[in-house]
Amino acid sequence: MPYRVLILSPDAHDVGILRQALGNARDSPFILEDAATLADGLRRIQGGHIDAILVDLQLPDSQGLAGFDRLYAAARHTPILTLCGLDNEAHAVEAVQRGAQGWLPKGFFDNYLVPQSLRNIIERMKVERGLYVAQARAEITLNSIGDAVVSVDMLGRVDYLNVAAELVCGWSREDARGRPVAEVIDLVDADSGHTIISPADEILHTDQPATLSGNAILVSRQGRRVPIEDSAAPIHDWDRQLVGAVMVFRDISDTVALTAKMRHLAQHDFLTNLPNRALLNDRITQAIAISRRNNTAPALLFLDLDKFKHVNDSMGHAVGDRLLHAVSQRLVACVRTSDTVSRHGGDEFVILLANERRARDAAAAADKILLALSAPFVIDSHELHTSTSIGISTFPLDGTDAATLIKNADTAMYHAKDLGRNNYQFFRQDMNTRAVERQLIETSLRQALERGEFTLYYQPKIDLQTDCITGVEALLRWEHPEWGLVMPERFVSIAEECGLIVPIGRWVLSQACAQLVRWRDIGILDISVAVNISAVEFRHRDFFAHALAIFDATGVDPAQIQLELTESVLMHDVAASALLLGKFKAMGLQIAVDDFGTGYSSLSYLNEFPIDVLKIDQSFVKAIESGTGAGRNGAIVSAVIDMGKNLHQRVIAEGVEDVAQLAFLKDHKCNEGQGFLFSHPVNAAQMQAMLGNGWPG
Ligand SMILES: Nc1nc2c(ncn2[C@@H]2O[C@@H]3COP(=O)(O)O[C@H]4[C@@H](O)[C@H](n5cnc6c(=O)[nH]c(N)nc65)O[C@@H]4COP(=O)(O)O[C@H]3[C@H]2O)c(=O)[nH]1
Repeated sequence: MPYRVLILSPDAHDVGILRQALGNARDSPFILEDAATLADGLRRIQGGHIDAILVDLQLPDSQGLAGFDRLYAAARHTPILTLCGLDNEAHAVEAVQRGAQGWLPKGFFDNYLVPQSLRNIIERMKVERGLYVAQARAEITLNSIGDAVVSVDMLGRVDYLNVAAELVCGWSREDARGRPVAEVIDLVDADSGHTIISPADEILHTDQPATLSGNAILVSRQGRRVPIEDSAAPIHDWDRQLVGAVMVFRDISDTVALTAKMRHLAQHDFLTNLPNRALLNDRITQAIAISRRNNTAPALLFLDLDKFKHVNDSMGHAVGDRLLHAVSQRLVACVRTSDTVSRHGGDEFVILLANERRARDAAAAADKILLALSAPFVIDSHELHTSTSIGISTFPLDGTDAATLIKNADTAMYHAKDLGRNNYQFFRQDMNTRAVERQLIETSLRQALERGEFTLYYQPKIDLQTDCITGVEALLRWEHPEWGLVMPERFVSIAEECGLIVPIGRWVLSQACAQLVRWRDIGILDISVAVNISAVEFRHRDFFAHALAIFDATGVDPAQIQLELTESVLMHDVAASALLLGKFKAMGLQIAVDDFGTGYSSLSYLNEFPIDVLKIDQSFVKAIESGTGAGRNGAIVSAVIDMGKNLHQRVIAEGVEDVAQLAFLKDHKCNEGQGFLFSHPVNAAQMQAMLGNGWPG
């Protein structure tokens, strides 16, 4: 590409000589244009591309440097040479200071040197411009990337920082330039706190790329600690000589925080933020490992909240969750920071007492926990009472590994539950026998239905005004060929856990209906049979359909059937319960709320159900003080009786055992009573005799 040169001179002679010098050579690389005035020259410059300007500063419309300045402003990136006579060389020198590339002395326009130097000047200017653009592009790129970039010279002094590096290091480029890199990039090991040699410094010795170990912290000029990740590489010149190093690094605080969060989540329970099973196992293994050296005997406390399911069912999972959270906080407050309180899922917690020396210490901790949980919890303005059953195992007596210690503490916890809850038990080998028995019951239950081992007993309910039998409650018994008569307390919960309660419950309902029909057929009319329905049965999707089929098959009058459900069963899903009860009510069935007063039901909810009967729980009836009938529980019984009256529900007192209780109930106009005072549960034949003869009164 030829170079386009503008000669700006009023002197036709000079122009001619220049044209001769630049344009005469064969294959001249120049295309020459000329103008005699500054105005002309400027127009020409605006008109199109010019590669160089030769200007005489003595123009008709502009003399001296003022003209040069205007020209320079119009063609800032075009090389300008002034043409000067011997008398105004000072102007030429001044013009160079203001941006001219040089000058050509008039009268010495050499045919060889002028084109040569003009060409050099144009080319150099092009290279400089290219360099400038490359540098600007690099600068923009480096400042727009998120990574920090720092480069150092051969002496390890900082010579460049991009914007990201300025932010991370807290140094401005001006302040950092020329300082040792170790000062600007102050690196320490996250664990030991020891200084780490900067990879940039390292490279100056090794001439090899380098990276930091994964644990580096950069301490900024202001003392902020930033975890970083880096890579660094040597910089070579065109001779492949090392001239410095560049270090690229990034703030990985977010990644580090995320990793820590993930690790925490993997080892902690989301609800309570307590360590989970995995972390507990690690801690137990650790405690065992150091126990010999420290002469300690780690102990495990396995806790299960008593009747938590009841809270969950009646108040909803949100309240249950908050109760668990509150319990976890109390547990943590009961033990030392070196101990571990973990949640095992559901309402189970396992506590590792890592530094115990004697069994006594574990017992003291268990006592403390029982006491701490005995105070009520206030959640969403509900006052909730809970307690816990605790099983304790100790190392090495009850196990030498985490799994055995946990299993045995769990077994001891079941024993504590069997002993009436709200207590603790140390593990004993014979407890395993109980666990085996539980398993045995489950296995035998599976065959009990086919083998016809179940039977129903009946307990009468007495009208307290007329002393007549109003109905009976059907109570399940298991006549085991080897164990004899097994009471429901021993097997109903196991049947619920393994789902067997559904077919067993169906059997109970069909037997009770069939019995009613048999009694009807021999003239025993006007009595109802109450049947216990467990939560699992009630929530089974086919419960209603199966009940209908049984009523149809037996020909019973549904109005003679009373379904007994506990408060918690109803409260589990109020809308669904109300719908289902409505369907039963429409068929004429009666609905009774069993164990009334022990749940946490809100009375307004209870109102939503079509309830016919409230059965006051035995515990309240038992606590009626003999003779007087005063006292807190007497007050509860009379309150329930009043409530039943207001809501037009019949009230039955369960567990009536003595005459004082009966007198109190009669005084308070309780509708019905049921209990050993009247009759223990008896088999069908005995019940029939009782019904046939009428209640003695
Ligand atoms: N101390 C004392 N106890 C009295 C007195 N009067 C009655 N009882 C006992 O109290 C329980 C009353 O039944 P529940 O509260 O429904 O409590 C029942 C019920 O929740 C459950 N159950 C019984 N049969 C069935 C059944 O067919 N299906 C289901 N799902 N559960 C059943 O097992 C529980 C216990 O049944 P049982 O052992 O038969 O115990 C019966 C009865 O024998 C008294 O004056 N003093």
